[in-house]
Amino acid sequence: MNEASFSSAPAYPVSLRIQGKLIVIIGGGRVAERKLNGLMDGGADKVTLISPYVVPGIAEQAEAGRLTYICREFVPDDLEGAYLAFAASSSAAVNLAVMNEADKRGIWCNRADQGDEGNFITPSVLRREELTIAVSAGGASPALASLIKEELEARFGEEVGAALRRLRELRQYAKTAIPDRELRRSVLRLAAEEALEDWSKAIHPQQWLNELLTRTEGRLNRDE
Ligand SMILES: C[C@@]1(CC(=O)O)C2=NC(=C\c3[nH]c(c(CCC(=O)O)c3CC(=O)O)Cc3[nH]c(c(CC(=O)O)c3CCC(=O)O)/C=C3\N/C(=C\2)[C@@H](CCC(=O)O)[C@]3(C)CC(=O)O)/[C@H]1CCC(=O)O
Ligand SMILES: NC(=O)c1ccc[n+]([C@@H]2O[C@H](COP(=O)([O-])OP(=O)(O)OC[C@H]3O[C@@H](n4cnc5c(N)ncnc54)[C@H](O)[C@@H]3O)[C@@H](O)[C@H]2O)c1
Repeated sequence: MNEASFSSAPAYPVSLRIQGKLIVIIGGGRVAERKLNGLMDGGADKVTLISPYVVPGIAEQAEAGRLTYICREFVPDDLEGAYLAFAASSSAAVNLAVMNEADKRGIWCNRADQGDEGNFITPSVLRREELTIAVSAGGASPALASLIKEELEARFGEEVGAALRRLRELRQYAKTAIPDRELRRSVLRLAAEEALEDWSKAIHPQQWLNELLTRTEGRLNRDE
């Protein structure tokens, strides 16, 4: 066997905006529930799920009005108007039919039983407000992707969210306060370095910016 070869084709990661878009999930088991929760975390607010049976977690969300649940088997017209499709049933034949129908209609489809056959795969995701870390092992080991995500959970705790909000504020402020692009780049880079070292560093933006400017100019002078 050739050790250097990959068994799956290379893939390109993106962060999709899915608010207001129709997402159709076929299947209602544990896997469909995990995809549904990931979609909700990603802003989905228009999900339709088709399956003759659903696990209690999905039933509860349907009862709460968070998705449209249709209790029956998949039919091709279920994909009408869909932005994304998820083939997550326990039947390979049904998942293949969903995939083929999606292809015909130009809809991106995830295939839970045979990831390589789908248009996209879903990584393991860690969220801290605006920070999103997505871990993909290309389908070689979903369990490893999940374990790596768990390791990152400890490294990037809840405090990252607030620090990132302050970094955003600082950056907004720096855009007008520091017209020089190179200096601004150095200051923002230093701010990110400091935040990464100590999240509580991200204090009041104006005061922090002044401190950063002093340090950056010192640094630039030393570099000359
Ligand atoms: C990350 C995560 C996100 C999510 O589901 O949203 C995800 N799988 C997760 C868990 C998980 N899945 C499986 C196990 C059992 C252990 C094991 O097999 O390792 C566990 C672990 C567990 O259950 O704890 C079994 C499994 N998974 C796939 C197949 C079929 C196949 O191999 O093609 C089979 C065999 C089914 C069978 O045996 O019949 C396929 C895929 N699973 C993917 C994603 C995509 C690749 C991800 C990537 O590498 O980028 C891909 C290709 C397609 C897709 O689903 O998009 C989520 C962790 C969430 C988290 O913890 O954060
Ligand atoms: N991608 C992943 O992360 C991952 C992980 C584990 C398993 N899997 C694969 O995903 C499949 C689903 O796993 P699960 O644990 O959710 O299975 P499950 O048996 O709990 O659920 C299967 C669901 O498919 C539905 N279904 C069956 N026929 C259907 C049809 N004709 N139309 C619509 N829905 C139909 C059932 O009602 C049920 O809700 C497994 O067969 C396995 O191959 C994928």
